[in-house]
Amino acid sequence: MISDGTRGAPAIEVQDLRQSYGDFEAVRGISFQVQPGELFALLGTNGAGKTTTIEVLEGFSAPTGGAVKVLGHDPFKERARVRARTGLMLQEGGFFGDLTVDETVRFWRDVSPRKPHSAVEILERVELADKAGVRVRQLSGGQKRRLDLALATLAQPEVLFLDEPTTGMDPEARRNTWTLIRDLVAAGTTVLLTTHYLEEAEQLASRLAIMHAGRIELSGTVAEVVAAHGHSIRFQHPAQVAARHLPVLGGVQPQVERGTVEYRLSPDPVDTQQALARLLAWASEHRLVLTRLEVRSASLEDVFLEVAHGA
Ligand SMILES: Nc1ncnc2c1ncn2[C@@H]1O[C@H](COP(=O)(O)OP(=O)(O)OP(=O)(O)O)[C@@H](O)[C@H]1O
Repeated sequence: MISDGTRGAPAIEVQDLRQSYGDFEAVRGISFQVQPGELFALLGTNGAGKTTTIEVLEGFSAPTGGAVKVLGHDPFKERARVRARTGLMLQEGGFFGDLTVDETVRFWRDVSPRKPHSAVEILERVELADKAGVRVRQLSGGQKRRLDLALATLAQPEVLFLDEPTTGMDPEARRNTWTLIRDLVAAGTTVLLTTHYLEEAEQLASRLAIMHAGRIELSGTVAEVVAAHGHSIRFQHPAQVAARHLPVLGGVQPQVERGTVEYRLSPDPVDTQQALARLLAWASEHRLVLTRLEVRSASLEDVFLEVAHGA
């Protein structure tokens, strides 16, 4: 059940959301909640429906099905009320290219309901103070993203929507932006972030969801999502052993690809330990040295690729 906006309610609630463009259903019944002060990351393949979801939450369109609430309100029907308390950074920032960076910040600051920082402070926070006199159209892609972030956070929103905020940024600018986002979360801002950088989600998100073709395939903390995926044992395929003579470990068949043998095991560490013991015993029996032997937990990238390939 979606809450009624009373105290203690989630900052963002999405309940069985569906969104269509004509006959095409881009979002096919997704549900999640984001608690106040939490950073939730929506990950997914291209065209999965992340931007569509964010646009509904920002009140740009009414959902075709289901319900959403932001700070306890319907963002479409009560748009003015919700907009005053939210900040958004869209994939395509809507700048006037002829204005300078400083003029742009002053313009947005003038129309903003809250003005906690001066234009100079705002530009310093995103390291654009030295670009104050430059026309917006002359900024690089990464600099435009930083300006966009400055404008989205200018009025100290309670909820911030960040749609691929660090796309086009160099590694240093990305890390600085992460610090800025972390500071906002530490100060109590609720953030919904979409990103294609898995490391960004690992660094920033307390919980995440992975979308594919309009559905949420997996969600939870990074540790939960990764733990559900299991462990793998890998080593270089010993030349003297035919693939069909490799052992089966705890019922798991080996997969041999590009000279590497891999066993994909359950998340249970006891299974992994037993499989490893059995493998080492087999190697001693056959007087084999297993080179580049590794046992590892799945990474977020492994999980993502499995979702993307529909495994
Ligand atoms: N205005 C529109 N009209 C028709 N189809 C649309 C429209 N906007 C998006 N779509 C389609 O809806 C699907 C979801 O798009 P969306 O932009 O939400 O995905 P996304 O997860 O943000 O993708 P990406 O990671 O590539 O930015 C895509 O198949 C897209 O082509």
